[in-house]
Amino acid sequence: QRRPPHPLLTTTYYRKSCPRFEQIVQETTTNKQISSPTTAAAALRLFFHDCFVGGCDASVFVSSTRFSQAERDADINLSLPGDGFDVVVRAKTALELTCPGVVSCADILAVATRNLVVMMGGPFYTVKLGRKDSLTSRASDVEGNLPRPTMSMNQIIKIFESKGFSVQEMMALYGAHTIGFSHCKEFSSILYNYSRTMESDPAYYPEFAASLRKACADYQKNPTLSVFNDVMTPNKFDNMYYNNVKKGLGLLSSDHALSSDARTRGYVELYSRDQNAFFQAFARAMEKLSVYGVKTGRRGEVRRRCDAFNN
Ligand code: HEM
Ligand SMILES: [Ca+2]
Ligand SMILES: [Ca+2]
Repeated sequence: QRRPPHPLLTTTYYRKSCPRFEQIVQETTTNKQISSPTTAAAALRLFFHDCFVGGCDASVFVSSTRFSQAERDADINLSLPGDGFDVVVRAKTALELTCPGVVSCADILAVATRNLVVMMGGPFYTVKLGRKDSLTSRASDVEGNLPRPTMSMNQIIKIFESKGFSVQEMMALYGAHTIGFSHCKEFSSILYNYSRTMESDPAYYPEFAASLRKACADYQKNPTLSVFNDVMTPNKFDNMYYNNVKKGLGLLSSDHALSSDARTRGYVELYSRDQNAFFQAFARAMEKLSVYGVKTGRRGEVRRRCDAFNN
């Protein structure tokens, strides 16, 4: 069932103030994705990490100063790749030349993410506009708002539910792991010492575990080592993630948990069988994520630079 759209955002927000908004973002995202194919996954994760901490307000873009540590420097955000930030900054630069001081970084990230999902073969969804950029960004606000792979299913579900996202919506969003990478350290602990003594233990397909151990053998010396989230179709936005989870080809401990938990198992079944059902659910959940906690009016500002407050 459809939720009411966000009452204060509109699809025509920049029609008069910046008529070339959509076109400029489209050109920037296309060029960036062609020259750096990892951009789409980078932006999608960046968007999730922005929205779940205080709403979709570009709080994650702000750089730390001598006086305060910003969200971007919270440990969980240190692995956010530069390409996600870069695509937004490029669009912002172009937009500041065309319509200075008009378009928020939060709106650019929301539209860029949608465009990049579509470029990878994923579903289109509507992105409403008129978000303001945050007036704060504190590293200390991050903890507890973002899921970690080492969390239990209960903890992860709690985070989503505390923000009004159902298990169904969470399961749709998880499908984002159909693209992109994970660093070896995110799953190494379950890779090297896994014993199948508890039901909650990871259930890697044995040959997959062996190939991951090989790919990650040097990860302590070389922390940049990373592997595809989706071994089968790493560069295509599709429903393969759920098929992988079913077969023990999931990467993270939080991926494996989905097929053993009674609350989530049915969605793994459904979305692995029916890509349309996944695409519809993902599009709706992303529409909802895109308006989560947005700020309008005086509760935010349109930043001149995405990485710094105006004052
Ligand atoms: C629900 C629990 C989730 C957990 C525990 C989790 C955890 C992770 C971890 C550990 C990584 C690897 C990061 C790295 O090593 O650089 C990752 C990557 C990624 N995550 Fe998640 N994630 C979750 C949900 C989501 C959601 C809801 C989205 C988006 C809607 C998302 C999008 C992504 C993307 C696109 C990547 C690849 C990033 C890249 O290639 O640069 N994740 N996730
Ligand atoms: Ca935020
Ligand atoms: Ca895929």
